[in-house]
Amino acid sequence: MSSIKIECVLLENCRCGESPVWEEASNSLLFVDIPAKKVCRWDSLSKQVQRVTTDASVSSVVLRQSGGYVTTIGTKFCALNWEDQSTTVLATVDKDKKNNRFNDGKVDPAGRYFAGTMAEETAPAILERHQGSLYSLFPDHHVEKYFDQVDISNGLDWSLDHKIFYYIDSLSYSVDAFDYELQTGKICNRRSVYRLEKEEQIPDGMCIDADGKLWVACYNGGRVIRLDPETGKRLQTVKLPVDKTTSCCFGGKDYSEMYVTCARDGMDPEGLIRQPKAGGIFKITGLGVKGIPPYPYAG
Ligand SMILES: O=C(O)[C@H](O)[C@@H](O)[C@H](O)[C@H](O)CO
Ligand SMILES: [Zn+2]
Repeated sequence: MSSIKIECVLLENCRCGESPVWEEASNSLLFVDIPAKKVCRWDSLSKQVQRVTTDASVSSVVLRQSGGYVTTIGTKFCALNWEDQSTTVLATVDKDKKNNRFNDGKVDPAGRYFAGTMAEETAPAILERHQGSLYSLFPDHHVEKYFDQVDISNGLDWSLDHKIFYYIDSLSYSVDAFDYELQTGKICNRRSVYRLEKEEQIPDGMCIDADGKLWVACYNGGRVIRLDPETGKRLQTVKLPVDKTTSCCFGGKDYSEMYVTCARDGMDPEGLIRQPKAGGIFKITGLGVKGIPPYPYAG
């Protein structure tokens, strides 16, 4: 017996909604619309949305321990002051790659901001391959590079014991794991823990739940899937009424709700008529599993 409920809580018409993150202090969901260059904050109590426009594609947003947020804009890590809507550059990557931009990003349990890059797409998932890299912004604002040759740097999260880093390069159609050293932020020993099935399409954003299982949003697959990274088995599939599901996070009371972002870009007019809520923010309740609070950037 399942009491899973899926509702669209906000019709935002995102061209490419991404990077949902729950901010407990304000009972809000933050997310971005990458090509629309918007960072949004939806207040779950008042149902109001505030938006900040950036000067280039904004691909992820994270909480900041010292207040405000940090975002990845173009190829820059930028502090974002919500009050006056100003941004300050903290670091720049891929300076020799003019066609690159950041994509998904998330903070590790030690407060480092991990984010990867990709070449700009000409259409969803169509781009010059192997142009991306994975980086992290340390609390002292220096940047370390982990590897290059990435196609579409996407979902990431850490195991509950902080010993494994999970990572998705979308066009590998695989969810990968690395050994992770919290002290140094170093990663090694890459391996695949799950390969997507054909109908699951393209793995995109990802988050871990309080049982240590992974939730992956499947772009073009219209679903989120729950994976056991230890056995490599899929445990659950939750389908959504939109195809271009991009990312997911837990939020709400005790992190018992899941929020899912999705995209409108790449849909044809008929698709948009069939799926008028494409680009909205979806809430899934009744999953019977909770998430964990997001880590804030420590710098
Ligand atoms: O949301 C993202 O991560 C990318 O920026 C998007 O463009 C799509 O998800 C991608 O095209 C599908 O792989
Ligand atoms: Zn993504």
